[in-house]
Amino acid sequence: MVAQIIDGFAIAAELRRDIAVRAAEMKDKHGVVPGLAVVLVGDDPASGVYVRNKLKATAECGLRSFEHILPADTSEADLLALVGKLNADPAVHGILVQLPLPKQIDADKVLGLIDPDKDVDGFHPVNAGRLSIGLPGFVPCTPRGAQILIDRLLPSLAGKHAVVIGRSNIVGKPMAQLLLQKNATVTIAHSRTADLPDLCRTADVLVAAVGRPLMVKGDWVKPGAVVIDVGINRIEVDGKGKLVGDVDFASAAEVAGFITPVPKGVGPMTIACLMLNTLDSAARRIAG
Ligand SMILES: Nc1nc2c(c(=O)[nH]1)N[C@@H](CN(C=O)c1ccc(C(=O)N[C@@H](CCC(=O)O)C(=O)O)cc1)CN2
Ligand SMILES: [Mg+2]
Repeated sequence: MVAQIIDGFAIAAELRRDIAVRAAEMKDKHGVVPGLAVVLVGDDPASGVYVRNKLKATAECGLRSFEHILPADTSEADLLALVGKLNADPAVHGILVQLPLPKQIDADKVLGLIDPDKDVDGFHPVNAGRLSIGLPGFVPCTPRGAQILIDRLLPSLAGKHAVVIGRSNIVGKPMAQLLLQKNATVTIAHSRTADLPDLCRTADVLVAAVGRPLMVKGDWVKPGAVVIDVGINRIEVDGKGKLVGDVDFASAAEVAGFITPVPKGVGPMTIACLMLNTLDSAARRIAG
């Protein structure tokens, strides 16, 4: 292997420690403890794990959490009413509704009702708009975390080509906006892009966020590139479940300069950035 592994697990732990220090200072100076409302509807096992990890991180950072675990048959009207209450609660600085939501609930409707100034997931159209025109707002946690990892290696991306594979509203599009803000020349690729391997080979920074296990092979990677793998896919290998990314780590690590693993790459940064967004939300409210 030639690539250096980007240890997202350790960097996320360092970020959470820094948030804990800043939260303690905020409490001392302003008497404010940032509050995060965590809403889970239903019993999806992976969502349950993510929510538990979010609650654990909240406590570890010295933030307050408000837990709302609702049954799978919760109506859209009841969830909207809860979001309305959380919007009005001054102790709540951030609202997180865990996705996916059960079928009977229109996720866009729910996310669209969250007060944009409490939208610590950064999914509200107002925050998407703020990001695209360079105004302060909340950036979705996964791309924010990926950008922190990239920043540590390449503080400026001027003259660099960044390729983002995937055009989701939650990862691909905001990731591209962040890379553009750092002056990269950005290409967003997707399932209908022609000659994807050729395009990827021109990338100094390659972000894979497409949800296709092991799609990006070593011969798609420019020698020395920074490879960021956002994929989290469960596959079966020799009859056993395995978690893999969108990048074929073994072959890509032979070529890349730096690469994130899965697990322990971008994933842990997602939760640390949720804490960061919640702290930022409280700081913005204090600043008025
Ligand atoms: N409201 C939201 N819903 C969802 C989000 C989100 O950001 N906001 N993202 C994902 C799930 N997610 C957080 O909610 C998340 C996914 C994965 C990880 C993570 O740390 N993964 C580990 C591996 C964990 C495992 O074994 O399954 C890793 O990559 O090391 C954190 C958060 C969808 N829903
Ligand atoms: Mg995410």
